[in-house]
This record gives sequence, C-alpha cells and structure tokens, in this order.
Amino acid sequence: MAMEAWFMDDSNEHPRLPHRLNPKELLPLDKLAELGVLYWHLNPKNYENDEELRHIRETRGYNYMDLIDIRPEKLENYEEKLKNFYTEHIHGDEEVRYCLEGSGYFDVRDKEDRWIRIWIKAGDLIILPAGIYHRFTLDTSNYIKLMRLFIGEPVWTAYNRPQEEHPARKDYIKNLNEEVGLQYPLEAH
Ligand SMILES: CSCCC(=O)C(=O)O
Ligand SMILES: [Fe+2]
Repeated sequence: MAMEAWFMDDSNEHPRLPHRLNPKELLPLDKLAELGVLYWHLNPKNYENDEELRHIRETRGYNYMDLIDIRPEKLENYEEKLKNFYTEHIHGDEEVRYCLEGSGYFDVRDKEDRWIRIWIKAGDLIILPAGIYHRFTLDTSNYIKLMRLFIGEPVWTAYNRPQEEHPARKDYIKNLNEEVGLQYPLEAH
C-alpha cells in the first residue's frame, strides 16, 4: 500500500486522530515531490541487509544512522519530546526518517500554507527538505520505531516558526519558486 497523504481539517480534535478533510480524496504523491518531499517504500524487515537502502544511503551520503523508539518506556523525556515534535519547525538540514514499525503523521505545509498530513507506516522512508515547515505526531497506534539518517554528524536542532530569515528557509523558498525542476542539473551551453 502506497503512503497516503491528505489535506488536514482544522478541527480541534486530538492531533493523533486522522483529521481527514475529505475521506475519499487523497493527495497525489507527486504533489509532495513539488514541495521537495521524497519517499521510498522498502522492506522494513530487511533493514539490516537491504541493498536498496544501502544504495539510497550511499548516493545521498547518509553515513550516520540511528534508531529511535517512540514509546514512554523507551524514549527519555517522552512527553516533552512529543510536544516539541508537534511544534511547527524547520531544520537547517534534511529530515530523513525510515519507519520500521508502527506508524505516525508527518505534517508539512504546502505552498499555500495548508497542512498536508502524511501517514508513515512500516517500510516508508521519507525525506523532508531543509527549510520546510513541518511537525510530527504519533497516530492512535501510539507507537513508532524510526531509523534516522543524516549526512555527517547529526544536528537535530529545530527552529520554531516563524523562521523567514533563516538561510535554510530562504533557500527552500527560492527553490520552490524556481519552476524549472530543482532536482535536475541544468545543461551547460
Ligand atoms: C522523531 S521524528 C519526527 C520529529 C521531527 O520533526 C524532528 O525530529 O525534528
Ligand atoms: Fe523536524
């Protein structure tokens, strides 16, 4: 099953509920690509031995890896961390997360500043670009195990919104506004 994403409603229900605006209408995943959000579906049972994962890590330079188990017994300062994860923020670098078990929601802002909710389940690997406003919450399963990947020494610093003057934010906005695909190198003439 491909990863699902949808526009969020703005009800005051608990954040761990789905907040679907329109139950039948999912957001096409190429809309996420337009925002610079990338994803792969891999076999989560095979993460220690996965050629595809190895290839992604090698081509993108993710030499750092750790695992994070988000449940009260396993994560220090659980409540505080979850509160921070759900506070809208950016990072100076990509946020790369690979779901090995459980599930949860990454919410990202689109170009019109609407929340898009992305439902991450076992096997989903997602890359949020530096400078994108986002947040994270568990869903009603109340559990997720994630692999975190990073280029070099990891920096997890979150800069809470507003961050319009942050260099990563400015870069991100600049890339969004360049209609010619930022993913592809331009041909030299
Ligand atoms: C623990 S993964 C999701 C939370 C987040 O956005 C972050 O760690 O910066
Ligand atoms: Fe983050």
